[in-house]
Amino acid sequence: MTILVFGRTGQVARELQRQSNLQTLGRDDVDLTETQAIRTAIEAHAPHAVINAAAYTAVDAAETDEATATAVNAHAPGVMAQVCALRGIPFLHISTDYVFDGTGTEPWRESDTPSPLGAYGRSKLAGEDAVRAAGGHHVILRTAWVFSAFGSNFVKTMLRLAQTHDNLRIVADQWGGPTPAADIADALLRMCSALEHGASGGTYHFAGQPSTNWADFARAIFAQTGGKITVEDIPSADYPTPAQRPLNSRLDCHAITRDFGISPPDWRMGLHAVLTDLAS
Ligand SMILES: NC(=O)C1=CN([C@@H]2O[C@H](COP(=O)(O)OP(=O)(O)OC[C@H]3O[C@@H](n4cnc5c(N)ncnc54)[C@H](OP(=O)(O)O)[C@@H]3O)[C@@H](O)[C@H]2O)C=CC1
Ligand SMILES: Cc1cn([C@H]2C[C@H](O)[C@@H](COP(=O)(O)OP(=O)(O)O[C@H]3O[C@@H](C)C(=O)[C@@H](O)[C@H]3O)O2)c(=O)[nH]c1=O
Ligand SMILES: [Mg+2]
Repeated sequence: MTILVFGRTGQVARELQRQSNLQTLGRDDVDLTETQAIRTAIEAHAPHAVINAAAYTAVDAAETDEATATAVNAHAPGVMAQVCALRGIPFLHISTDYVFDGTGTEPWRESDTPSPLGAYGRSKLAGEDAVRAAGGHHVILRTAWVFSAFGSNFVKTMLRLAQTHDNLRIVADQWGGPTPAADIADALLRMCSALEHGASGGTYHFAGQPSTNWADFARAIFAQTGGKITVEDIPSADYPTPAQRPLNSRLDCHAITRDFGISPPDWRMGLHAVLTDLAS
């Protein structure tokens, strides 16, 4: 089975390549702001399935560049989904906890109504809508707080800041599930195979457990790396950013276990693996 992946250098794309032999398309092959190039690439590769692991993920930058975020996160996956629907092949796409507004304390279910707080979340929600509207055989996997040894993410930011700081002030009122990119790649490959074998697909949540906040996540990172850095809990109001983040990003992951037998990962084990990777 030939799987074509949009994205080559990103966190999830790198883990997909580590776990499976697939065809990848980097920015040099296809710039996702050019929709005709997307069509041409899928036609040329004639894959059995397509996974979109590329996205505009700069949450703050998206506030002042929503047009590009929307082109990459909404228009591009919409075209991918249309071409896949026409060819009768499965399309797997990744979305985010940031489609929710973060109210309450209950984990969000797939059936809950999204209401993004910022441009990145709006662009990702528009992407979900475009994928569903294409009417093909698809999976939309909503995940959160992705980390890995590759690309940029909170874990690598913390390790970098620890080299120049003794104390970090980190928000402690945003709650969610850090998710190893390796587990997302594994889930996508298993869902891809299930779709090939007739599973019906749809929208699913998949995030690391147990839920935590960014300050505790930072402490867990430094507990494993050693050193004398301290982490101070602060409210989001004390860490102003262009984009507002949801306070409650917890995702209810029961449906993916029920329908695909895929359990949400324990992020503490994934963190250990990533820190080991980075230290080697
Ligand atoms: N990171 C996170 O915390 C979370 C991510 N997600 C979702 O998971 C998916 C994977 O995220 P992640 O692996 O972290 O992403 P990364 O930010 O690590 O990688 C994004 C990839 O998209 C590529 N890309 C961006 N713009 C373009 C473009 N115009 N044309 C071609 N390629 C482009 C980048 O290429 P280049 O390297 O050349 O820039 C890069 O390879 C995305 O859909 C994201 O929205 C969901 C929840 C949390
Ligand atoms: C560096 C730093 C960050 N923070 C806060 C800011 C933010 O609320 C939180 C995490 O910072 P980040 O920049 O990693 O967060 P962010 O880029 O918003 O991460 C998001 O990325 C997109 C792509 C997603 O889809 C989301 O699931 C989520 O992972 O930590 C501090 O409080 N202190 C600090 O020193
Ligand atoms: Mg970021």
